[in-house]
Amino acid sequence: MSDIELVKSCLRVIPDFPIKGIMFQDIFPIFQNPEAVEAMVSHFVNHIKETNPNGVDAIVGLDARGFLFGPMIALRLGCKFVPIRKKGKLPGKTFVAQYKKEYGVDEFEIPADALSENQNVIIVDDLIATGGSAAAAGDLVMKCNANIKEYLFIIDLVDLKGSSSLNAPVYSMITVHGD
Ligand SMILES: O=P(O)(O)OC[C@H]1O[C@H](OP(=O)(O)OP(=O)(O)O)[C@H](O)[C@@H]1O
Ligand SMILES: Nc1ncnc2[nH]cnc12
Repeated sequence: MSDIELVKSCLRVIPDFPIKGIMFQDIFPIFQNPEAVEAMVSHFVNHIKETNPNGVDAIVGLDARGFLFGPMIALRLGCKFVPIRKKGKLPGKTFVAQYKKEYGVDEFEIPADALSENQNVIIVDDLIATGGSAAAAGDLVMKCNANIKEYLFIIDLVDLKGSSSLNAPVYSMITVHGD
């Protein structure tokens, strides 16, 4: 079985969660299977190494599911991990961005001093739906004057066309049709 097939076999779909009409793609079962975690992390690490032969400076992960594997990727690459958190959770000076997602409105924050000017950054999250969360994360990275090299997701809900709203290349391990 390929890395992608192994990861895909772990996904669970729950209808009508967290609200009616949403087909919720649950990535947590991946973490019950260490081989699948290894396959996913090495797949992303190999991809980043191939597309960024000069290395990257930071993996930026989105609260909360981007925190599950973003630090693993950063550790393997020997670069820093920077969190983007839901508003009100980060101490110190932050930059703030508001956004709409598939089921609501939210605000993200990044520590204002976590990235330096012109650092090369990869933004990671479990899933892209409308792209609202990822676009807000991109705005925050740009407020830090860093460069977005790529967005990485485990799952792309392609019919929602979120990737087309982003201002850098997008790579997803798994594409899912429908919402
Ligand atoms: O492309 P979008 O329409 O913006 O949706 C995708 C976002 O929605 C989910 O996070 P959620 O805000 O539900 O938070 P969680 O990770 O804390 O569960 C998911 O982990 C992405 O971050
Ligand atoms: N369908 C979905 N499944 C899991 N997380 C999501 N975030 C936004 N839409 C989602």
